[in-house]
Amino acid sequence: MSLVPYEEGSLILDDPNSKSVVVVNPTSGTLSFFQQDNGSDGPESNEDLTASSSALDFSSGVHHFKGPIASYICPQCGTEINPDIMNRRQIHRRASSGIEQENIRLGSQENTIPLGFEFANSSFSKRYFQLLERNHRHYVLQNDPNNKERQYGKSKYFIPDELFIPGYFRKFFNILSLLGNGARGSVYKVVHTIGNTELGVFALKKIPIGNDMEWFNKCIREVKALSSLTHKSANLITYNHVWLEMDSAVGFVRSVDGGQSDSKEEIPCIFILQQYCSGGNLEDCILRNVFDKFPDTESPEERKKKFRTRKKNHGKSADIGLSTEQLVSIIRDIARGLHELHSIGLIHRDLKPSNCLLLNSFKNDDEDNETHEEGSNSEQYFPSVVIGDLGESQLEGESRLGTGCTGTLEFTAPELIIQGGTTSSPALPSRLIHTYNEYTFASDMYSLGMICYFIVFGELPFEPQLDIIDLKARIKHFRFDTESMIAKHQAMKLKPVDYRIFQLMDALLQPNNDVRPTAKAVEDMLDEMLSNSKPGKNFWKDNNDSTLNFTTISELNETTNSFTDDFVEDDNMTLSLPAPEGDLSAVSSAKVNTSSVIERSVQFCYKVISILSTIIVFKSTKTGSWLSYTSLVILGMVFKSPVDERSRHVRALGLLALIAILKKYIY
Ligand SMILES: Nc1ncnc2c1ncn2[C@@H]1O[C@H](COP(=O)(O)OP(=O)(O)OP(=O)(O)O)[C@@H](O)[C@H]1O
Repeated sequence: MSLVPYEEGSLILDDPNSKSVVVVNPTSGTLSFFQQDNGSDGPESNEDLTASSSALDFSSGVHHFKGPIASYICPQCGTEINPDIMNRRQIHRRASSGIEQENIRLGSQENTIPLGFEFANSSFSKRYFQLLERNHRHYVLQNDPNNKERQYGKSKYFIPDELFIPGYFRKFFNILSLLGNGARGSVYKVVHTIGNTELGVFALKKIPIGNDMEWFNKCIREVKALSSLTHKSANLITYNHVWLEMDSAVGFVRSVDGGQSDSKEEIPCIFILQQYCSGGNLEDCILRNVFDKFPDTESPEERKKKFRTRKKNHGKSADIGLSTEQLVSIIRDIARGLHELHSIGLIHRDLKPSNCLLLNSFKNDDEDNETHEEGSNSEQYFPSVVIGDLGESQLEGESRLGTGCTGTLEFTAPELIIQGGTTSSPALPSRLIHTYNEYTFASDMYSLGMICYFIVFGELPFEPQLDIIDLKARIKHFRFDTESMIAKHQAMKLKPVDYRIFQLMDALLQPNNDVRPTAKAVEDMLDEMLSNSKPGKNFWKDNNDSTLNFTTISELNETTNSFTDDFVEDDNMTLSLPAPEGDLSAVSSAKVNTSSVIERSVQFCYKVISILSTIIVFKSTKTGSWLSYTSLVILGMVFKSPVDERSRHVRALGLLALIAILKKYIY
């Protein structure tokens, strides 16, 4: 028997012997008694319960709440329940609604306590899961007569029997929906239940392991990383617990004899229970909600909402993109999560928008936004973002080859790209090895820079259809040019943003990892930007001329591609872009204006040249010739094509005009 607090002033009494749980809620003065199926409510368990909790009377199957609960110390997790809190709650309850005694019928639905998200997010839930993990493993292994895993056991799978918690998933969880599929497994939205009590909604990642020891070790990395987070971080996913169980596989699994398993067969799976993020992932949110990229996948409800908004705006659709406040909020949250990870020596290695999860759903400002706090401007609101999926993470200093993992190419820093060049190993001259750099904290910062790019533009700077070799080359040669990026932002007619966002991207996407800022530096800088904001005012435009106060990391790091311990430990360090002389953004604003005027003039000239070339083709050839048709088609393309492709079409038209002239005068 043990007592586990699950929310302020409330307790769970868990008795693994009788497979029963009593939930005590002093606030409402209610008790709920639950027993697992197959169990019998024997006298022993009742004795046990009464002996352990003198304040409770369990006579004749009807459970009464007798009086205020005194202080308890849980024998298993050692938590002391503050009696003052409970007594205060009792007094408050009695004062407000009179002294009531509620009769609780066993298992009756209306008497269950709705814990929901409070439980899922409470600090007590961690201890609760630790306790349950120990207890359920113990009693289920001993008592489950249908323990299939014992039968397969060692003969078929390398994982020892005692590591399995058979039946746990089916007994304690109900699947609500599939949240997504990753490279390693599937993630489900589940509700955790004990009897009729719903303890909360969680995300459950199921990764089929099969008989692959290497794969198992790889998957367990995520668990190791998550469990090394000793305190709750606001911007890192909260992990509840992990267990192994036989379940149906998704995908290909090999058994010991080398044969292929039938995918319907139950195989060892690892289950990782995590905090549920109701807002989904950042990638989907940016593409769907912000940039409206997949209108085909919209629900009829979403379509109706958009139609209503457009009607409200008199047919005009609002500017797309995120506001400065929203961008700053996202980048700061991710930087804060990264700072936490880096401070315990972990490199994420696979930071990308689909691994950043939103605690609440984001509703664009042109939609009704019920999630906004009262009085908050929707342009300034973005839900909190947490970093998830630590499956690729590694300790600083660990070899990337030792982990057997690879990140996602588009978000990978250029110094990590292995292009296939080889050199001979000094130890084994006959053997050729690849030259490569290790992952560092700075490589995570590059990924953050690429996330910034994605949330600002709703796309990446690489064409989506590139093959791997070309993509690697593009990543290697990618250079962020602040001014042309601001021009691109203007050309895309996105919501105006503070230019310091572009300076930050420039710093993060530096090819030289020594000059990239640390997560802490980014967090501090954005905190400062936010603290200078004036509520209800678009302060970014007012402050357009202010600059970021950066110092460079190269002053602190002697060696390229290695971030020293000092770098992580020095919390007070401020890192920055190369210090601008004078008022940089004033200068850059002027430059940007000039360059956008030049850009517009060039585009205008292209169009004029195209029209002239088409006229020349028509004058030089017979009407209806292939040249005249082709020139008309290309002229259409000049006017329709994106800015960066226009010059190609203009050149093609020029060539056609030249051919037409040559045809006329030479032949
Ligand atoms: N804790 C969570 N809460 C809500 N949704 C989640 C949670 N964890 C994952 N998801 C959803 O499930 C999807 C799959 O997650 P998973 O981490 O397995 O793969 P991924 O990051 O998308 O891809 P990859 O495995 O290639 O990195 C995510 O994209 C996200 O939409």
